[in-house]
Amino acid sequence: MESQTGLFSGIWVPLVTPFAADGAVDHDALRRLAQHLAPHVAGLVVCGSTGEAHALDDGEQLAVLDSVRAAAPDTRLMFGLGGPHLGHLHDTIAALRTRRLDALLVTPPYYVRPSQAALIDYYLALADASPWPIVVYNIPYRTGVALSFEAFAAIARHPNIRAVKDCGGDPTLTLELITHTPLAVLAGEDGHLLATLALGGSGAIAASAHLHPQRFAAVHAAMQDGRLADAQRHFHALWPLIRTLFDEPNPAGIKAALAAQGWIDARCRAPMHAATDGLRQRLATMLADPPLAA
Ligand SMILES: O=C(O)C1=N[C@H](C(=O)O)C[C@H](O)C1
Repeated sequence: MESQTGLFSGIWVPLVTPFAADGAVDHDALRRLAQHLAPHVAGLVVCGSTGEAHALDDGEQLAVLDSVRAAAPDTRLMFGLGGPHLGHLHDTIAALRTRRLDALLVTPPYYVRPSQAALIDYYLALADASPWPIVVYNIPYRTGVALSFEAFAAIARHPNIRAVKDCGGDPTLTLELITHTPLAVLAGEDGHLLATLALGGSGAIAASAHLHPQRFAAVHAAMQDGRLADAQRHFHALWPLIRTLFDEPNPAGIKAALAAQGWIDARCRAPMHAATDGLRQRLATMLADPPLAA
């Protein structure tokens, strides 16, 4: 069996969900984008935050997964799962059982602010139910609850809990997870990619890697080979674009950039707004920058 760092390593792209002018999911654009990215990434995430999963109903989420699987038959896929209704999550796992998947990306229950003991129970219940390994999505600024190191250490004993998408914004916790748990640690904030790899993390789930995915992969490869100066050069070249993509709430920026390149329409589904004209212009200028593509 592949080691967990091997499976959860490298650059994963959390796919946007493109929408057509009538508001429906644009499956043609989604398939084209997945097919384009697949050869350059370690894996694709479907129905993550960037995929606006909150705005898709259950049927749409499964249809999005099916389109991506059809477009990228040999690519590793992770499916985003989350919400405060545990019964609904069990139903979703049951509906996913007929699909070919590699992992679930599971957020803590948002809004209800459970205790650490309740979070441990939540993850262990889902780990028992899931036929796929689980990546814990620690993103306190979205969910309203942060997993403690002790909670991570407890759930990491479950053989199905294998990695963390680390958006905690706490380098001490990142280092503790890397050095004192068996979990593979993936940077969940695009700007933390290089720092997380330097600490010993295994990769990233990064929305901005929709653009220049080879350059993101080059950061990872350089760090794997111990070529720090090369990793810095690639990452520093990417940094202005990464920063600008998050000037407005994700995924507005990345959708605008992909629209500028003709992959998708920039629209987001309510309650999210598409990028403003100002951000679209700044991104279009940056994407025309030849050194970035180098
Ligand atoms: O969808 C994701 O996964 C990501 N979401 C982050 C966010 O919360 O906006 C950003 C990151 O690039 C990946």
